[in-house]
Amino acid sequence: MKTLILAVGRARPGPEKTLFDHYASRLRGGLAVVEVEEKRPLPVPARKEREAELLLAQVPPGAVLVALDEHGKAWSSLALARALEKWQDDSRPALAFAIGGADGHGTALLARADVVVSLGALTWPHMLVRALIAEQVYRAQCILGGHPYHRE
Ligand SMILES: C[S@@+](CC[C@H](N)C(=O)[O-])C[C@H]1O[C@@H](n2cnc3c(N)ncnc32)[C@H](O)[C@@H]1O
Repeated sequence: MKTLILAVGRARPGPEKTLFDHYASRLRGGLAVVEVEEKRPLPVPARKEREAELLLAQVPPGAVLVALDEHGKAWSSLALARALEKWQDDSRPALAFAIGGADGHGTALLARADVVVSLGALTWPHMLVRALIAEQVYRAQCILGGHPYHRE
C-alpha cells in the first residue's frame, strides 16, 4: 500500500525536515509528500475550502484518507497498526494522511476522510506533524512485524 502525506504548505530545510527525513527513510515502502498551496489572500473560510479542494485533488483513487485534526479521534499506536493491517488486507491501494493549513481543514476534506485522527489535544506545528506521522507509521510497521521498537 502506497503511503503519502498530503500537506498544505511547503517544507523548508531545518530540524523538523531532518526529523521527518530520519523516520521517513526507515519506512518500508517509503513515504511520499505532496504539498499544496493557495497563494491568493482569501478570507479564512474560503481559504480552508480552497485548501480542502487542493488536497482532495491529490487523493489517489480508492485511497484511505486520514485527516489529521486536533479534534479527531485519539488513536493509540496499536490502533493505528491494526487499522493499517486492515487497510492492507482490504487491498486499499494507498493511504493518505492529510495535514491542514494554519486554520485547519475545510469541511469537504473532513467529509471525505475515512477517519479524523488527533495526535492529542495540543496543537502541533504542521512540520512537526509530518515527523510525528512518519514516526507513527514506522512504529506501526514495527508492531505488525513484531519488531521490539514498540513496547506495550
Ligand atoms: C497549525 S495546525 C492548525 C491548527 C488549527 N487551529 C486547526 O483548527 O486545525 C496545522 C495542521 O496540523 C495538524 N495538527 C496540528 N496539531 C494536531 C493534533 N494535535 N492532532 C492532529 N493534527 C494536528 C492538522 O492537520 C492541522 O490542520
